[in-house]
Amino acid sequence: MYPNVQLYINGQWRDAADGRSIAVVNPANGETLGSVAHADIADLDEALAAAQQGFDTWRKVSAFDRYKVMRKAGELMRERADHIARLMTLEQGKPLAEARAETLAAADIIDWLAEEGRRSYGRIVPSRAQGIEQRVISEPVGPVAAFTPWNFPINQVVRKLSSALAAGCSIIVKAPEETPASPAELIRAFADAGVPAGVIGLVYGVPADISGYLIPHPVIRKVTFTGSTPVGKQLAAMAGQHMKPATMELGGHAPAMVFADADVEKAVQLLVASKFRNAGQVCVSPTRFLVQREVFETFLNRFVELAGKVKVGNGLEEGVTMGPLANGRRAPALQALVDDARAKGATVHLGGKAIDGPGYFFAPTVISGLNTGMRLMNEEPFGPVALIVPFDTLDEVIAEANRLPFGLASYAFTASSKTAQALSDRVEAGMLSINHLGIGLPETPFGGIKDSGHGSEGGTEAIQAYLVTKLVTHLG
Ligand SMILES: NC(=O)C1=CN([C@@H]2O[C@H](COP(=O)(O)OP(=O)(O)OC[C@H]3O[C@@H](n4cnc5c(N)ncnc54)[C@H](OP(=O)(O)O)[C@@H]3O)[C@@H](O)[C@H]2O)C=CC1
Ligand SMILES: O=C(O)CCCCC(=O)O
Repeated sequence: MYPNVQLYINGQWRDAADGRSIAVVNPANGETLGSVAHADIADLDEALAAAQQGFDTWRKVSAFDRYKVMRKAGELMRERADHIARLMTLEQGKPLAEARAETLAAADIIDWLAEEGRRSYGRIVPSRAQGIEQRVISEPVGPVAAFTPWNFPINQVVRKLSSALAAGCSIIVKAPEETPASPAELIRAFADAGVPAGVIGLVYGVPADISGYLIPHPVIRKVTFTGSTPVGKQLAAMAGQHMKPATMELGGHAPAMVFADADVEKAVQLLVASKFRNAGQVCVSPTRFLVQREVFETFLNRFVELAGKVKVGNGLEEGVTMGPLANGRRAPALQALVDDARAKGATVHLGGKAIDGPGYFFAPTVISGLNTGMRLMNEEPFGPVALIVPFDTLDEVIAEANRLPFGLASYAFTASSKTAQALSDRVEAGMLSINHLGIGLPETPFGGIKDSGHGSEGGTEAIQAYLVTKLVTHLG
């Protein structure tokens, strides 16, 4: 059932001009599933010309008509969710329930941004003299180049795509070669819903070649990227060199602070589920579990117990709660991080190694006895690895939460409103969720600060990133 995934350029699904393709592998067994078309410069040139034309068309479509087309795309995603989720699990590995949830969440994101597009108002500024009208207008920035990763093949595209379309922009998406079929189905939903030719382009190929060609190109007026901090810095620098605005959604190393006055059982249940979702390959995954010393042993023992119950296997199988890693790069990278910690004195309570057999499986891993000299405490593991660290005071835990250059998600569990207030004042992060896991809704901002990037992919801020401001001052 897995397709040979094609490019989508100027309203046509087609192979690459030179016929090249890349194999797509099932991470649960290492077998080849199919292929994805590999775009070259000729394909990119066609996509760019179409994006310029698409922009000229789409910006003239009223916000109300754009909304209607987008809502239809959302409905198609809901209707096709079972099929799309299966493709996602095959190519990415996550359990079917997670793939389905991601597909349905995409429909909600499309709906919300479609509606928000109808509310991107300008304003009138009172003038200093009679007869002058000062209008502030929001206009679409222009054709967008979007680069998205393999961990959430649809979610990472839909936030960018929906914001751009709602604002009136056209967009070329460079989706992940490792997980190409499910994002292609997202694009198909928009195409089938009636988005005109050229407004959306979809390409795959060599990421550095495509970003190196699209970002400097004069047609492209805005860049958006989700991925690692090192690559994000390169692309942001390139965008800056060409004076193009950029949204960067980069890595994290989220602290999850559990205070002694919290409901520890609730905290541990939520945090275990969150840690092992998508095998930890989530930029907002809780990673440093900072636990107040009075409840440290209780938290650690229960965490190990619940993590031991995570059922690892092929995401298509009933009852599996954690699939393989999405590609062959992560397991050796994780192993090196765990081995470094072990060699420096950390205790591995659970897992700590890849699981034998075909596929890219890594065991749910829980580690304590850590210190800040260990790589794991500084580098984003991006895998199913939980680091459990004790603390004594509020000042100490805030210092640890803020120690790293990352500032994406953060979590806290406490019954004290004074503690909650101190955290909301002092934690350096783009998002802080207290006593529940509340990050990632369409209507709330989603993004980081410091080395985790800039800009937001949720809430009204998401559309603002695709608009430019024009002042028209008119003496009538
Ligand atoms: N914030 C997030 O959600 C994500 C963060 N990461 C972080 O990156 C680490 C390594 O991931 P990995 O995929 O191995 O490595 P990379 O850092 O090389 O790639 C990360 C993503 O960026 C894309 N990419 C890489 N180079 C370029 C480029 N020059 N121009 C445009 N896009 C580019 C990749 O595309 P492609 O997939 O097409 O190869 C991939 O999707 C992870 O461990 C994690 O820390 C990774 C993915 C998502
Ligand atoms: O970029 C990421 O890794 C996080 C995407 C979050 C999606 C979600 O929480 O559903």
